[in-house]
Amino acid sequence: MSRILGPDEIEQGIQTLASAIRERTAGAPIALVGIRSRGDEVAERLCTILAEEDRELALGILDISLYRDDYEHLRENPKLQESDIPFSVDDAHVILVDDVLFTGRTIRAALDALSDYGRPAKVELATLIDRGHREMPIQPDYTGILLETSRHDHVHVSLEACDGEDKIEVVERNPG
Ligand SMILES: O=P(O)(O)OC[C@H]1O[C@H](OP(=O)(O)OP(=O)(O)O)[C@H](O)[C@@H]1O
Ligand SMILES: O=c1cc[nH]c(=O)[nH]1
Repeated sequence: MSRILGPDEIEQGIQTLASAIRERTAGAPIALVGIRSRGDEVAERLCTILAEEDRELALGILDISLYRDDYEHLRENPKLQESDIPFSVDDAHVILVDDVLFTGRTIRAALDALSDYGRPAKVELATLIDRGHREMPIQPDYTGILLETSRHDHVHVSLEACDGEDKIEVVERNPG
């Protein structure tokens, strides 16, 4: 069994994130840092929307593979890509951006990876989807879509730029 959300819901989710970021940051300089993979695409789409107003906006990409706490995953997915942070992180207001927030382990790793680049003044978290079931004391500051899921489900996100379509599929799985 699976539930599907389409392009309209994804666009609405990204617009919700952009509005909340616009409202809460009130035109102050911000740096969006998208987490590979697909967090970078969400960050890029947010950047396009937020760039419509006259503000200082930076965009970066973080690969957290080397900072994960599950080394098996790295063996199964050996694709290591570079991070690209083309601005000074020192004293910046960084908003980490990801497509899905689940256990929070990716964000824990992202905070570690980011600290290699400097000492930001503030780090916030924006996620397109919060599907719950945290295993770390990590919560988003900005959420696009709140998805009710069971712990065993898998949320599969496709985005136009990398997958050719905007789609969210919640694949329901039985425990065990
Ligand atoms: O909160 P968590 O439990 O860490 O889960 C969320 C992360 O899981 C997915 O990445 P995944 O590890 O599947 O790799 P991918 O981004 O390359 O698909 C997703 O893109 C998030 O980054
Ligand atoms: O359901 C999940 C869990 C982790 N990461 C995803 O992208 N989906």
